Amino acid sequence: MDRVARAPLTPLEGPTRCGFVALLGAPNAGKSTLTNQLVGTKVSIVSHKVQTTRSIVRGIALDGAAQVVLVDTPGIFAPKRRLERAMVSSAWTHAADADVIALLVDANRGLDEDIEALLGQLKDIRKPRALILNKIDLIRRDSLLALAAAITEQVPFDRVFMVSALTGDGVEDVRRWFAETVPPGPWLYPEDQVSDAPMRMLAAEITREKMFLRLHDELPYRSTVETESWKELRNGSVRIEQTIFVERESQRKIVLGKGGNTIKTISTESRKEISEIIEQPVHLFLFVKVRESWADDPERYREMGLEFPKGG
Ligand SMILES: Nc1nc2c(ncn2[C@@H]2O[C@H](COP(=O)(O)OP(=O)(O)OP(=O)(O)O)[C@@H](O)[C@H]2O)c(=O)[nH]1
Repeated sequence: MDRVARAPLTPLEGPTRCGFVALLGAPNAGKSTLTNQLVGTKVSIVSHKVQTTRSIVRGIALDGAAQVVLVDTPGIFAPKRRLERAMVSSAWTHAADADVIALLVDANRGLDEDIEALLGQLKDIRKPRALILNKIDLIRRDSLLALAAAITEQVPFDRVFMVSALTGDGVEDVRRWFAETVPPGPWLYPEDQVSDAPMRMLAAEITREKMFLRLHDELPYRSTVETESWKELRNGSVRIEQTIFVERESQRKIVLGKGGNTIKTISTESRKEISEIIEQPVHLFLFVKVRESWADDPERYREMGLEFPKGG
């Protein structure tokens, strides 16, 4: 998918490297925005709602001979529902499994209970780890340095980066360090999958974004979108089929709207944006299905790669 601006897909000369980077951070720290910058395309959703993130692989960043798989760690927060407890515990499982850990902190928000709790957990994980202070466009340099000192006093980090995920300032250094730090090894995702998987994810995220922007609080943010099929047609256009999964029949009706009006609008907006990004005409087919109370269904967690917490 060369049309999308990104690093070259072919590894450069020399041995390849490949590994997982777990991106940890409180909700709204800027994980999605940073991922988008690292990957070079809009893969993660950036939304005004917190805790929207669901997918496990957020994106795949390429840098020279390195393939860096950015693993989702859903926002660390005080879990209330079962699903949320599963998510928080999964965040730590993923962190422990990853090759590299990156803690993203909203520098403008500073050190608070969430971050303290994260630091407490991080202490015991022996992996290369980086502290990334984000949103430096909003904060003065002296307070930034004070924050860096306050955090690294509690937990030592291999590297400290100061970035603005929004403007891209400093992000290049982060990508390079990830690329150098993931272990040597073959690429996990073949070239064609690297180009295809993010596009499918991206298309699903765009539809989800349009749906939430349209329906706001009428829909629980647990609703998901999956790209079921992606076919390149001979005439240069793409036929995409997606399913929107909701939990109840009543929600299906909300998504459809009167006379199918709501889903038509969502579909039109999503199709336009996908088409703009991939620079190809798009035919988008949306289906709405009820997946009953999957938010409390352990099978569903496993499909999403989430572990069911003990005693949860
Ligand atoms: N000023 C400024 N705003 C930023 C920066 N990075 C992210 N933001 C904003 O912060 C908000 C949250 O960013 P996201 O990337 O959605 O945060 P997140 O950590 O992925 O959030 P969840 O996935 O919901 O946990 C958005 O409004 C972003 O535009 C930055 O460097 N500077």
